[in-house]
Amino acid sequence: MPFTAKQNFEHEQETCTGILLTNLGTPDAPTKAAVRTYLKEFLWDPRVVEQPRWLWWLILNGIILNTRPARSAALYAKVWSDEGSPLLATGKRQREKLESALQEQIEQPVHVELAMRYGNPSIRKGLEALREKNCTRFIVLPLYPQYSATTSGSTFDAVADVLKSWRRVPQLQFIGAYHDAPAYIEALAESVRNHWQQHGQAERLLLSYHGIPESYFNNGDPYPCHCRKTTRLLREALGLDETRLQMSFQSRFGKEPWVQPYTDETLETWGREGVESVDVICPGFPADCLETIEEIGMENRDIFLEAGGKTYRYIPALNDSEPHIRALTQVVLEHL
Ligand SMILES: C=CC1=C(C)c2cc3[nH]c(cc4nc(cc5[nH]c(cc1n2)c(C)c5CCC(=O)O)C(CCC(=O)O)=C4C)c(C)c3C=C
Ligand SMILES: [Fe+2]
Ligand SMILES: [Fe+2]
Repeated sequence: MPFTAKQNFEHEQETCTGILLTNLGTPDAPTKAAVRTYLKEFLWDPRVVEQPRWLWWLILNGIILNTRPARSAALYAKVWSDEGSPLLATGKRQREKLESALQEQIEQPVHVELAMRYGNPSIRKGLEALREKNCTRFIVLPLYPQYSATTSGSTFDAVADVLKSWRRVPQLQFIGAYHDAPAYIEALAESVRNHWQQHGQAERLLLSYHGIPESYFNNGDPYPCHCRKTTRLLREALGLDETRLQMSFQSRFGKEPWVQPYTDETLETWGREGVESVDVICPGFPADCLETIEEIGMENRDIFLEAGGKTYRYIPALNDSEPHIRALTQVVLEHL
């Protein structure tokens, strides 16, 4: 146990602030078995798929987990590097840099742990590591700038699930969104400007966000509104109009309608309409991963070029860049 405070003693060990930096998660390996284990946990989360449990159990175990793992494993193999999954490798660097940057700003000791909502390293391990370091004040920072029940909300569930068995519940701050944080918008704008400087500016800039089912939005999930606000703020920062900078939603899953416009259809239409060059950025993904490297960097590139487009450039995620770490530091400091 971390605390050995005996009765009649008011004195406690020196305490510290613990930051739990979280992301979605990723399989342990780009293999069918590992992807199956990962998808089984992910897709059984009632925040992610809201269908009646019995019906979804049958579809998930009868169809999806028998077909999708092989297909997804092949895609993961395309993006896997010597360091493993890009999402996890970048997460480790983000953790280290954020801890150093925060330690420069705060006098009290501060620890940052990285955790994944699904798979490893788990949220339980991350919270326990902070407790072992005598942290009594916790800040949970899910790397989802735009709030959705499917992501930030689900991360909250996982944190609460662990803490409900603790005798001493820490002082807790949960950062549900930072879609309009000035430092985040500025980091995005700086990344776009640097990209233009190096490669030139395309006719259009597309901001592609991960989608959610349309029914979730109709039932009150603010996610698309957060995406729209990030888009407006970035448009203002870059001084572009509503034709030159547009937004869309990617990665739809299943048969029901998701929030629109869809990224693949938008790029296909642009290619057919004679737009020759596009830059694509994914502001909702703070680390490059399968959905950006493969889906946006490869699949959607082919869609645009096959529809008649000539130049397609993907602007990398903010990852562990200096402006991004500065932005995350700022977001945390505002919650201290
Ligand atoms: C089933 C429905 C899904 C919802 C709703 C959903 C929302 C959502 N996801 C992200 C971020 C990421 N998703 C990633 C992968 C991924 N997403 C889904 C499904 C839903 N996502 C699946 C099945 C997968 C796995 C890959 C596949 O089989 O296609 C990832 C990448 C992980 C990696 O390892 O690289 C991220 C990140 C957000 C932000 C979001 C809602 C706002
Ligand atoms: Fe997803
Ligand atoms: Fe995808």
